[in-house]
Amino acid sequence: MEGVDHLAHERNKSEFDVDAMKIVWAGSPHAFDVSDRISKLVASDPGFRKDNRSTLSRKELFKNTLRKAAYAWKTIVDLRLSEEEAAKLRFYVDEPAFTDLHWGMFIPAIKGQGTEEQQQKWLPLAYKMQIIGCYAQTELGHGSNVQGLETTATFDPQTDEFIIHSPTLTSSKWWPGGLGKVATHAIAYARLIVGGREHGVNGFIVQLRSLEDHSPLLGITVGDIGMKFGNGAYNTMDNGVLRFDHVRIPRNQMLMRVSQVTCEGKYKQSDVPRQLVYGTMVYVRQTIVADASCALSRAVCIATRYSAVRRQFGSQNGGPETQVIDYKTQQSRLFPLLASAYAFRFIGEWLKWLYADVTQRLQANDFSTLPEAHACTAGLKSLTTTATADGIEECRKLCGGHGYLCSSGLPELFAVYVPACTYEGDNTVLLLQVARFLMKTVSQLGSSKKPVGTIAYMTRVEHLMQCRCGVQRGFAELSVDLVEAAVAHCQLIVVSKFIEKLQQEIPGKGVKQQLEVLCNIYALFLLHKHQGDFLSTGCITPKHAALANDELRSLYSQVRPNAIALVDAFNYTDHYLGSILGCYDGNVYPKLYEAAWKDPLNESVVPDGYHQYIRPLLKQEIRTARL
Ligand SMILES: CCCCCCCCCCCC(=O)SCCNC(=O)CCNC(=O)[C@H](O)C(C)(C)COP(=O)(O)OP(=O)(O)OC[C@H]1O[C@@H](n2cnc3c(N)ncnc32)[C@H](O)[C@@H]1OP(=O)(O)O
Ligand SMILES: Cc1cc2nc3c(=O)[nH]c(=O)nc-3n(C[C@H](O)[C@H](O)[C@H](O)COP(=O)(O)OP(=O)(O)OC[C@H]3O[C@@H](n4cnc5c(N)ncnc54)[C@H](O)[C@@H]3O)c2cc1C
Repeated sequence: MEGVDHLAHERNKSEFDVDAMKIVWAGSPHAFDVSDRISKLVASDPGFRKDNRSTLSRKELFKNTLRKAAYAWKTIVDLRLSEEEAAKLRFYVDEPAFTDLHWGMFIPAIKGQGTEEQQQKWLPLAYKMQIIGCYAQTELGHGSNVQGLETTATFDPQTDEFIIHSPTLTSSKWWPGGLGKVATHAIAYARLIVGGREHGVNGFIVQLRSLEDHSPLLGITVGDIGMKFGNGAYNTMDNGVLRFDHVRIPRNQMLMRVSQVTCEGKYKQSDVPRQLVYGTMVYVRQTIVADASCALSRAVCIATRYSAVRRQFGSQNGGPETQVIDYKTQQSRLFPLLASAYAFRFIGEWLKWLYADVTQRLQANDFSTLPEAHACTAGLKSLTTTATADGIEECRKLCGGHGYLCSSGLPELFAVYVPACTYEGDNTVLLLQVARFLMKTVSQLGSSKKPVGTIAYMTRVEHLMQCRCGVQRGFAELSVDLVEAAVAHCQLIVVSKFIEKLQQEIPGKGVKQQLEVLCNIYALFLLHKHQGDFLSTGCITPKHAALANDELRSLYSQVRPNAIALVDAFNYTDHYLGSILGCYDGNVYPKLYEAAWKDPLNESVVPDGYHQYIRPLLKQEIRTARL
């Protein structure tokens, strides 16, 4: 029945202050207030409706996304929302769109790689959305290997311009979000050529379309690259293809914080590491880690609520069947994901701090923590997105057949989320970067340069010193093992930062205790999953392994009465969850049944095509039956 809370009995079991946990999850009372207020604003506005996406054609879907993006912008302006509130509104609108790249990459690239003067010119236009930008780095032939990009930017001292050109088919820009049909400008990454000499890949601001009639400018060929994985899903985004045919831009449109070209055609490299050109990717990788906790917590919220609603087998003397959340197998699949959602939340908080710290240091030309920041953002982006993509799929399976319905919210969540394992850096390529960082650390063991921060523990692995020889030779050969070591390194960071979080003051009855249980589940689940490595290296004995497994089972029992409250703490509206299985009141079956009849296929009792194809078939069968 509507209005009845079918999960009230579960909520009454909670052993901690859920409202206090909501503050912990949000990060602060202020952050909770903004999230709560904006999520409800979006949920209550029919202009942000999203339950019909899977029934729209690509063109209808895209036009609807443009409408929503414009409506969101109007809401932001009319309500005078702050930058924080506006970002939250775009988050709760929950629709991949060109605005993700405008706000998430185009603006950060100008802030990170533009000079003061360039920032003063371009940022006001971008903040007012008087230009719409995209981040055009990847090409048809190269994505991971940035130094392999082929687009050229040749300086012409006669006219004080750069000539941007796509010399080959594979140099076509390919994938940039927002590029296909909307962006008016791009940060295009190209090989800088001055006086016949190459100076590596740099970023250039290039106008693509007229601000009058949106037509592509002279020398620009641009379009969408076509449908992507899953219906609806990421097809609200116009990932594009772009070719330059000797497009001329003023010299001052090369982003010049890292390298400069003077009007005399002199190339200068600032005394900053050339990798600062990659700074935008580092920034987005740290946001992607926080985003992983959001995506995983959505899936876990759906699967946990539905696991408490769903009953299957186990009826005693005609009594109710067993809630599937009470099965140990369901708990052993679901609760580690619940623990991971919280673990990724806290590692995302820490990474945001690390990124802010390294950015502050860069302003003082202190590059000492840049390598660690690169390794942490790359590794944790890889770890959390892989675990989240796998976790969303596991949550779909935890919901049985109904998890496969679009109305469960899980298929679309999976389809939208999985490219996170690829974009902003293929996850294996990024782990190889971490492995390179770890091997460089090993090669420095014994020297005066002591490992600090997230690699401080490596001083205790003296035996690694013997394997310093031939590091380069071994790297390629041992890359599979090194990638596994990189994952283990990142898992250690996640566990240690979860433990550090628990050493902070955490208000609210029972809140810290619940987080301790989740932290232990996260750590012991990893121990269980990788116990072969722990046993073979002598880190634990078989008795330790058995004790850990026993403790894990006990921890699952401790979480069980609190599971619904722990996912309520995410404070997601039914609108944002977009899931009948995960609805707050647990009134699943009537909603599932009602939703089925809304499918366009049920607009007519007899389907289109019956008379043309089926009736003749049936008639023919009747004739055959008579033979
Ligand atoms: C809200 C959520 C949703 C947000 C919504 C998101 C929507 C989707 C957005 C997707 C947007 C994109 O995909 S944008 C495109 C993303 N593309 C990528 O991420 C490309 C990935 N590839 C790369 O980053 C690069 O090619 C590398 C790092 C793999 C290799 O670069 P390289 O220049 O060849 O460097 P390499 O020789 O390996 O290393 C040389 C030295 O540089 C260091 N180094 C390498 N990179 C860095 C770095 N970034 N910062 C510092 N240092 C670095 C190395 O550690 C090494 O140090 P030492 O050992 O010498 O000391
Ligand atoms: C939805 C989506 C949105 C995107 N948005 C943008 C955008 O806005 N702007 C932009 O510029 N780009 C964007 N991209 C492109 C994205 O950044 C690249 O696809 C990504 O960096 C991976 O590069 P790649 O496609 O070249 O993969 P590849 O490197 O070709 O990967 C293919 C395989 O090769 C392996 N591999 C590659 N190199 C090595 C190596 N050295 N050692 C071992 N294995 C290796 C990889 O692990 C992978 O298994 C987007 C991509 C997607 C899917």
